[in-house]
Formats: sequence, structure tokens, C-alpha cells
Amino acid sequence: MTKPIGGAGLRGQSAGETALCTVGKSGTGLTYRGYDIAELADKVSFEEVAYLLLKGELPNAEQLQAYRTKLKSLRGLPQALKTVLEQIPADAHPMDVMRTGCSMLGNLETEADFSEQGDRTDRLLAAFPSIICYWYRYSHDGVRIHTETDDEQIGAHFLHLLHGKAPSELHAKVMDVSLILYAEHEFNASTFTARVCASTLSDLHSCVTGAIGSLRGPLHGGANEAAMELIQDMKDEQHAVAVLKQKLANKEKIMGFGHAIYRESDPRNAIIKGWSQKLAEEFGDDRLYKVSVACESLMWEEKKLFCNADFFHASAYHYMGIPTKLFTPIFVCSRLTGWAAHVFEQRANNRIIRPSADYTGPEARPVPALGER
Ligand SMILES: CC(=O)SCCNC(=O)CCNC(=O)[C@H](O)C(C)(C)COP(=O)(O)OP(=O)(O)OC[C@H]1O[C@@H](n2cnc3c(N)ncnc32)[C@H](O)[C@@H]1OP(=O)(O)O
Ligand SMILES: O=C([O-])CC(=O)C(=O)O
Repeated sequence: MTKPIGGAGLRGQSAGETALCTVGKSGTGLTYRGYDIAELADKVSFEEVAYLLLKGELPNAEQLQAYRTKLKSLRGLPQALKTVLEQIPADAHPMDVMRTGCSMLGNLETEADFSEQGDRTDRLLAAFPSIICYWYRYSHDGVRIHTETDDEQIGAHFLHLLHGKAPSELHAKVMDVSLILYAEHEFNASTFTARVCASTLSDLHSCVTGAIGSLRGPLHGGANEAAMELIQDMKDEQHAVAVLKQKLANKEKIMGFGHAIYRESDPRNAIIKGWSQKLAEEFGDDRLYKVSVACESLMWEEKKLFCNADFFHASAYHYMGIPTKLFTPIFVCSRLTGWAAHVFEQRANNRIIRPSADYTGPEARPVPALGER
């Protein structure tokens, strides 16, 4: 069951073709190039998903090893970029840091020609965790970290840079799954931003920088941070119910719930929820997990609204010691793959994206002289 067409927000209207992803085709499902998200999250790594999205098919063992080796070799940051990151204050929003980091890299390693799109994307994929962690550790801890690690996987590499030590097997696994879940989602707002930019034949860094700006908002990627702010002070299940009831009575939006396309559930939720539960057990304090479950039940009972991908990411990331303000930048590290794959697709069959508008302004009228206004 698809959502009915309602003019505002282009909801339900097709804005182009894609071979990358289906969202809610049967009311709930999510596939990347034909593979179900649950199977991908269970059987492959994020680097394999990145390869699938960017190059068209899953890699074989040799291709995967070569891809991992390439990505590992691209984790270092140029001095000019580090110098810029060191200027950004500690109280800046980390999504603004990502936006600046991407844009600065675009100045230093400009995509001169579309034939470079694959290499430029791989570079961003390898460099994004370095950018956010370099800035975070410098601005918050006063240390200039070395951004190259031996971690095979991007998720583990991110946690390693953030915490200064290699993560546990469980944390590395959850980060990997999280990156898979966030990688691609058809014509969501940030991806559409990237495609609109690509349709003018602009460069990759401009497309990605614009997409970061769209992802930043709390109605899109910023919801994982907003969900954490919602649950962090909930003492127990009863308190969670009381807080939510009050918010609903005040007609407030509850971040991490609802979706523009899915009607009954977001298939990514069950997966990250399961990992959040495992992390809670390991952490030895399941308050955040339990209040999240209470929120989920209440929202379904009261509003028939379900958790989207962001809600249980809040507790999961928190259990891994990730500061709340870094939640949405992790989404960037993952969704870059989807954005870039859409840029490639747009470029391969391009027509400038330029819809029309229904005019609601005044009728045609003469311009009054300055003294008559
Ligand atoms: C990875 C991601 O980006 S997933 C999305 C992350 N964003 C959030 O979690 C923010 C909270 N959710 C929302 O704001 C919305 O559900 C969106 C932006 C995701 C989708 O927006 P829409 O497609 O316009 O929502 P939809 O048409 O289903 O809304 C139906 C009704 O439910 C309400 N509603 C939807 N989501 C919520 C929510 N989270 N809390 C309270 N009410 C909600 C809407 O206000 C609307 O009410 P109305 O008919 O009285 O105006
Ligand atoms: O599809 C959307 O509108 C938002 C979303 O869930 C995503 O981008 O992952």
C-alpha cells in the first residue's frame, strides 16, 4: 500500500527513475539493487553495500579486499583541511563541520571531470570519519589525532578514532549494521537535493555538500539526535508515557516517529532495535532501551505512528559512547554512498530538474514610483 498523493511536499509523485532502491513497495520493504535490507544487514558488511551501490553489484572476495585496501589508504587528511578544521569552534554543530569539511576537500581535490566521480567518492567515504573525528578530538580534547588506522571496516575505524582505541567486536558489528541501514533510501530529501544539484552538471562535492545541509534538519537525519534528547531524561517507562502524552496533547512532533513513505513500519527499525537491546544488556543498564520500547508502544496505541530508522539508533549510539551531537554525522558517513550513486545515475541520464510552481501571488500590476509606496 503506497501513501496517497497529496500535493504538498511532492508526496506520492514520481520525480524520476532509479535502479538503486525500493522503499515501501509493499507498504514496508526496503531493497538496495534488489537485495532486502534485512538480508544485507545480516550477511554482508557496509563496504560491500557501498560497492554494490556505487559499482552496481556486490564484490567478490578479491574485489572486496582491493576495495578495503583502497579505502584504508585514503583515510589521511591534507594539512590545509586540518588547518580549517582546527578553526571551527567546539560549540559548532558537527553537521556544519561535515559540510565545511566536504566543501574544503572539494577545493583541494576538485572533481575536474566526471570520469573521476568514483575515485572522488571513495576518497570522501574514507575521509568523512577522519574529518569529523579530527575536529571533535581537537576541539574537545585538544589532541591532533592520527586519522589512519588498520581497521578493515569504516564503522570500527570511526569508533577507533573517536575513542582512541579499537572497538569491541559487538560495537564494530553494530556500527557496521548501522551504516548499512542508513546507506540508501530512494528520493529522500537529502538525496533529492544531491540529484537536483547533479542535474545542473555540478561537481560531486557540491552535490554532497548540499545533501549534508538537507540531512541536518530534525525532520530528516537530525531526528536521531532529537530522539536522544527526548529519551535521555526519561526515568522509566511510566515517565516516558507521561512525557509523550503531554507532548502529544501539546501537538508536538515526536522525533524518530512517522515516515513520508512507509505506512505501517520502517524495516530498519526492527534491526537496529534488536542491536540496541543487545547493547543494553552488555552496557548493564537498560533504562534507555526500556523507555524507548515504552515510547514505541504508546505512539502506536495513541497515533498509529511507528519508529523510523532514527529512533532506536539514539539508544544504540549512546550505549557505544558516541556523543549525541555526532549521531547525524555518522548518517552522513553512510548516506554518502546513496547520494553519490544517485549523482552517478542522474549524470548517466540527465535532464535538468526544474519543476513548475502553482502561482498564488497577486495579479499582474504596475510598479509604483518610490514616493508612492
Ligand atoms: C531517516 C529519516 O529521515 S526518517 C524521518 C526522520 N524524521 C523524524 O523522525 C521527524 C518526525 N516525523 C515527522 O516529522 C514526519 O513523520 C515526517 C517528516 C517523517 C513525514 O512527514 P509527512 O509525510 O508529512 O507525515 P504524514 O503525512 O504521515 O503525517 C500524518 C499526520 O501525522 C502527524 N505526524 C507525523 N509524524 C509525527 C510525529 N513524529 N509526531 C507527531 N505527529 C506526527 C502529522 O503531523 C500529520 O498530522 P495532521 O494530519 O494532523 O497534519
Ligand atoms: O526516505 C525518507 O524520506 C527519509 C528516510 O527514511 C531516509 O532518508 O532514510
